[in-house]
Amino acid sequence: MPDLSADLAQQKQKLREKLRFRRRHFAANLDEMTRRIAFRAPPAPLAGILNAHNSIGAYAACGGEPDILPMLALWTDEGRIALPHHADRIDTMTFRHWQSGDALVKGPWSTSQPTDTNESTSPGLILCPLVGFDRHGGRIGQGGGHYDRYFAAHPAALRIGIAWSVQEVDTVPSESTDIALDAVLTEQELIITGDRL
Ligand SMILES: Nc1nc2c(c(=O)[nH]1)N(C=O)[C@@H](CNc1ccc(C(=O)N[C@@H](CCC(=O)O)C(=O)O)cc1)CN2
Ligand SMILES: Nc1ncnc2c1ncn2[C@@H]1O[C@H](COP(=O)(O)OP(=O)(O)OP(=O)(O)O)[C@@H](O)[C@H]1O
Repeated sequence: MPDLSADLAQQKQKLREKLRFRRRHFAANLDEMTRRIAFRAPPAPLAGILNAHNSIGAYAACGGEPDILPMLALWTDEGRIALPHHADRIDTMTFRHWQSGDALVKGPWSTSQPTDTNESTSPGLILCPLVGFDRHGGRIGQGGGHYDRYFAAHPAALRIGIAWSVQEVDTVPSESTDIALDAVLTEQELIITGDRL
């Protein structure tokens, strides 16, 4: 009998590679004006959602990921932003408070993260970087399962994915451990994908 889970993992990996390539090229080829305005300010409904949360999980962009920290400056100044943190490659991902002026250091997965002395927090809203998405809340990430495991352990936290519009596909192959997004923000629109917003 064919191993369906191995097949699904393989399908996801193929899609991940294709979409990483697309993300990198799209981001590298943006014209100057689009680069300046994309993700510059949250659309009004999102600003309202951000205002309703005292702790907001964001990320320090790498590769072709949209840089959302400028858009979050207001909430950063109010001390409401937290960033993912890994103690090592085995430990689970957590979030730590981060303010402008605080250091960002290279974590075990080569992404930038707050230092070990920044305080831990459990954000009520998480803005997570995507490799791919669909309009039903399907999400594909870097393949580590870090966000999937975090979402499973913190189901009440709202989940908003961040992506360039070219990262959309019809349907992301879904595994039993995948947890759907509540919304996706692209440079073009805020797509509500769940019934919690
Ligand atoms: N900016 C950012 N921060 C983040 C993540 C992320 O995706 N982006 N993470 C998400 O989980 C966590 C870090 N974990 C990660 C786990 C694996 C890879 C990874 O496999 N990277 C690829 C390179 C990706 C590319 O070329 O675009 C690699 O090393 O081969 C990256 C991050 C938390 N912080
Ligand atoms: N809640 C969970 N408990 C245990 N394993 C999990 C859980 N969620 C995901 N995984 C495992 O993690 C691995 C990667 O999952 P997946 O391919 O969905 O990653 P991803 O969604 O692209 O990555 P990420 O969640 O870091 O953005 C898979 O082997 C998956 O079975």
